[in-house]
Amino acid sequence: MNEMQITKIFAPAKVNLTLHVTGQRKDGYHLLDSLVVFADVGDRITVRPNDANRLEVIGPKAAGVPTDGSNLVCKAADLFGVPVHITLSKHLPAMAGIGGGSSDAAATVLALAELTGDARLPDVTTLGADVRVCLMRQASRMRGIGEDVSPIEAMPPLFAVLANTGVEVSTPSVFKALECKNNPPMPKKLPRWKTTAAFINWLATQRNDLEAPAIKGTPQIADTLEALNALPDVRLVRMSGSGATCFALFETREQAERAAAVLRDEQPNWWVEACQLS
Ligand SMILES: C[C@@](CO)(OP(=O)(O)O)[C@H](O)COP(=O)(O)OP(=O)(O)OC[C@H]1O[C@@H](n2ccc(N)nc2=O)[C@H](O)[C@@H]1O
Ligand SMILES: Nc1ncnc2c1ncn2[C@@H]1O[C@H](COP(=O)(O)OP(=O)(O)O)[C@@H](O)[C@H]1O
Repeated sequence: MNEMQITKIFAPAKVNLTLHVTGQRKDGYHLLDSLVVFADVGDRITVRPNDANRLEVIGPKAAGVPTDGSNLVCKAADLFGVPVHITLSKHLPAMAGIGGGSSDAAATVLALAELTGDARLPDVTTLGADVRVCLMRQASRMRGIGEDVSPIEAMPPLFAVLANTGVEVSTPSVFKALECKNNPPMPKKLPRWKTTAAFINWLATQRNDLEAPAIKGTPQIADTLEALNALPDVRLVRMSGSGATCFALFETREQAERAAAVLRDEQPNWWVEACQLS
């Protein structure tokens, strides 16, 4: 390992454009069929070799994020067994359905692989169901409980506003509140979308099966969807993951940025970000 080396890596927000829950395994985990994409907003991580493991959590969303070994970046670094100093700059809200912890863990794995020169990535199953797709960092179809990931070729450009009122949501409780566990998957073969408009029209025919149970436990999600729906030029709104972050889709970056400015004016205390999804 190069002792002087410092590795900086971006941990993008994960967005579930679709999230179909298609079954449940005997161990309680749910089978999913999800179109997962990544935003150009996210956390930032710096990893450097050190005498002992050390974690510093900074940034606008650092409050409440664990600073001990339970942080997923520490668990990810432990897979390599070399002591490191990690600085985690949190910009994504936690427990928000945009995989902040999972994306941080995946980014840490990639940083440690670079630092140690170890090309073989470790098994990340123990870090969480979402970490595998976060290692890909590109539009993917995710199936199984998250272990079956295949990249989506040629996704049209897509722009979004992400919004979160600040309320945290527990993923297990949303899965528990889901009444029907056996919902239809996405089509076996996904279409080849030629334009952003065609892509959004198709997405509108798909679902997030966790949206209704999440709203039941967290009514603020309905308020978020309503506010996003009222924005100028908006084409589709939906919740990501198990919530509470919701997204509004747009055809251009300018439209997304204009809409984000409108929502920030209306709701200065919400987390609101315009971004590109890919
Ligand atoms: C729902 C999703 C959709 O992308 O996103 P988030 O809302 O967390 O962002 C993920 O599947 C979450 O993945 P992740 O957050 O890594 O899950 P884990 O830590 O492995 O599991 C947390 C809990 O979620 C439930 N869980 C998770 C994944 C899955 N396929 N079935 C489940 O039932 C289980 O109750 C589990 O105990
Ligand atoms: N690096 C991290 N960033 C955020 N949360 C983390 C991190 N490591 C561990 N956690 C814990 O993981 C849980 C889920 O957070 P997160 O992954 O952001 O949510 P979600 O799975 O809804 O996208 C929280 O309880 C948080 O305390």
